[in-house]
Amino acid sequence: MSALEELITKAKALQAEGHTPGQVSDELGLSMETVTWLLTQQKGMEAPKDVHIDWTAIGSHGTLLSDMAMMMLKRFLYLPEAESAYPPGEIPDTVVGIALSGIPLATLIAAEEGLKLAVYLPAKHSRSETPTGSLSGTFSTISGQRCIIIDDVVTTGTTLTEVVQFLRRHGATPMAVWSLFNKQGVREIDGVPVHSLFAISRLG
Ligand SMILES: O=P(O)(O)OC[C@H]1O[C@H](OP(=O)(O)OP(=O)(O)O)[C@H](O)[C@@H]1O
Repeated sequence: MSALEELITKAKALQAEGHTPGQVSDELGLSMETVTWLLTQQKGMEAPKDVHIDWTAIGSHGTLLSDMAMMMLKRFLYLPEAESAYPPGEIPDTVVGIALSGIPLATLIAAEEGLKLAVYLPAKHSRSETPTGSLSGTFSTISGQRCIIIDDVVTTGTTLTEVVQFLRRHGATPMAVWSLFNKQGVREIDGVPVHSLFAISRLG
């Protein structure tokens, strides 16, 4: 089965389980346009220009995941001075992992650097009638903290914008965003620099 066929099967299985196209879109990290195409494949409807990133091979193995987290850390530590996200001596206090996939990466980085760990639950994960983002009470608080935000993928940047605004509203200073993949090529979110291991660009 090709990767595309697997994706179609996954999308249809999620729909059969009762997920809405929006939930399928979130689950697979694809646009609504792409999900509609996967689910219907209407004749004459051109395949959308979207990219699906499957990093299961790394995410499903503790050692590989740890290696990847260390690459994120080094990517940041090796930044040229001019690009550095914070002035010399201003060390972050807290690593904020975005649920779900950002959490293990953030945990590994916080452990390596001896920093605190906070976990942010995006609004789209909220089950309340008026979905809002929140911080897990099990992990660190963020007020007064200098924070590094960790996620796996930047797709539209919506989640990161939400986290940056949440941190500021709650008295924290977002210093930088680190992500594995950047599908938007964004360099900053609301004035916060974004550093990614892989930037994905469409040529044409
Ligand atoms: O830039 P955006 O358009 O906001 O999309 C990116 C977000 O979507 C995914 O989260 P999701 O909750 O779908 O999956 P996860 O539970 O695997 O983290 C991903 O992990 C990012 O947090």
